[in-house]
Amino acid sequence: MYYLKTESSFDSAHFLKGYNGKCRNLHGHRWRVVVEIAADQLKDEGQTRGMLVDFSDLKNALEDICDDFDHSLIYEKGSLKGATIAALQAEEFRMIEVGFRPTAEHFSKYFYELMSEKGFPIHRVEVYETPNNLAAYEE
Ligand SMILES: Nc1nc2c(c(=O)[nH]1)N=C([C@H](O)[C@H](O)COP(=O)(O)OP(=O)(O)OP(=O)(O)O)CN2
Ligand SMILES: [Zn+2]
Repeated sequence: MYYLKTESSFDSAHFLKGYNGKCRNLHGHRWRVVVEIAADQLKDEGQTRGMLVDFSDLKNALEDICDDFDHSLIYEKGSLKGATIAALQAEEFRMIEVGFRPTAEHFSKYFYELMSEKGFPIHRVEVYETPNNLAAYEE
């Protein structure tokens, strides 16, 4: 089996609705996303001959996803009052609503699915919320 890894990161704010601790407050992280792909065959022709996937293609695809989140406020659907959302939008803050509680675990599965949809043979995705804390998703 061959394995390739790449990583990217984004800086965003979030909070955990219903969390009994400091993470219930709005705060930020540099989210680090590490993607690993796997396959037992390499490309056998063209400019990617001898490669599993061109590193550039893998890196660019992950960066596109991370760039979408960069410098945004990520919030779970239903976790903010409509008036709060409206006020933040009126300030033209970048807001991204997600359909899951924005934990490292949920993000690892979310990125796994997005990268798989882009056609990469994803093996594992790790999401670091801090340098010491990561969640991973594999199938
Ligand atoms: N299993 C998970 N636990 C927690 C998650 C998560 O995504 N998955 N997320 C949080 C919060 O987002 C929080 O920001 C994490 O903060 P904390 O654990 O306190 O990490 P720090 O390294 O910043 O801790 P310090 O004590 O401030 O050094 C909570 N748990
Ligand atoms: Zn957090």
